[in-house]
Amino acid sequence: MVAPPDNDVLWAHALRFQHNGSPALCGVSVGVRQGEILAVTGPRGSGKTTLLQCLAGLVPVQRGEVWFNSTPVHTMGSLRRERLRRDRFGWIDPVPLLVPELNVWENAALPLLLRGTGRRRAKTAALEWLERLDIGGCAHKRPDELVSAERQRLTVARALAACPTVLFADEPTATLHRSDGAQVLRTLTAAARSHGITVVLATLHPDVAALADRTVSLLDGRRVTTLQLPPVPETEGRAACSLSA
Ligand SMILES: Nc1ncnc2c1ncn2[C@@H]1O[C@H](COP(=O)(O)OP(=O)(O)OP(=O)(O)O)[C@@H](O)[C@H]1O
Repeated sequence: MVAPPDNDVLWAHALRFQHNGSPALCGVSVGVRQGEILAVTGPRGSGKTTLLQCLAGLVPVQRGEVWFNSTPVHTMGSLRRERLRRDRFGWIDPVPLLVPELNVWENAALPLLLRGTGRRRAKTAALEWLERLDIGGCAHKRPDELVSAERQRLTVARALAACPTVLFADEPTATLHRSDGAQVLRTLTAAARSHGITVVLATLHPDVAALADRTVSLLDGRRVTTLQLPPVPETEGRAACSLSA
């Protein structure tokens, strides 16, 4: 076992993962520093979601290592990974996954309630984040009364209300219009920076990745280095190319 660097809150080494025999990650190593916003980019099927799932302990690591601070995640059983996710991690899916029987503030407060936070404190935190995301007026509605942009704002509020150590956001604005998506991303990144929340953000889009402190690119389950070359006329060639690292 290799010791992770001290200043990384998350650290993965030589991760390999297959979905039903089909390779999704082929030896990926990555470190995420405390308070950093790290973008994971790459085309469809390049392994972004699988990498986030391994880092977040959502799936058991098949080969390689994942460390959260000085704790090995790759040796944890499902119950310990579940507790780690509940107490320290947040997750935002591309499509909102909400509990239809609970109202909006109860959905936003759910991670805090599951952690054992009192109902009044959890409600206060949930309402504060719903306000910041401009859906405070929907607090007593049910999720099916919201339009899709409001539902996605709710999942962002739910993730931030619990003030996780690490927030994993998998294409968090994929279902939103451009202007809506930009506003939600601004709120998310500003909140992360002001609260010292580390963010791992999977995205297909360079303009979303540009909001991050650093970008890691994947191609066919491997890390690649993207070289930005100076712009040249169309006829002379491409402005950027990727090299296997
Ligand atoms: N549940 C699954 N069963 C089988 N194969 C899967 C499963 N999930 C992902 N894969 C495959 O694993 C590879 C990596 O998928 P992954 O979803 O991690 O990539 P991605 O970069 O997040 O793609 P996208 O941008 O489309 O979400 C792809 O070839 C994909 O088809």
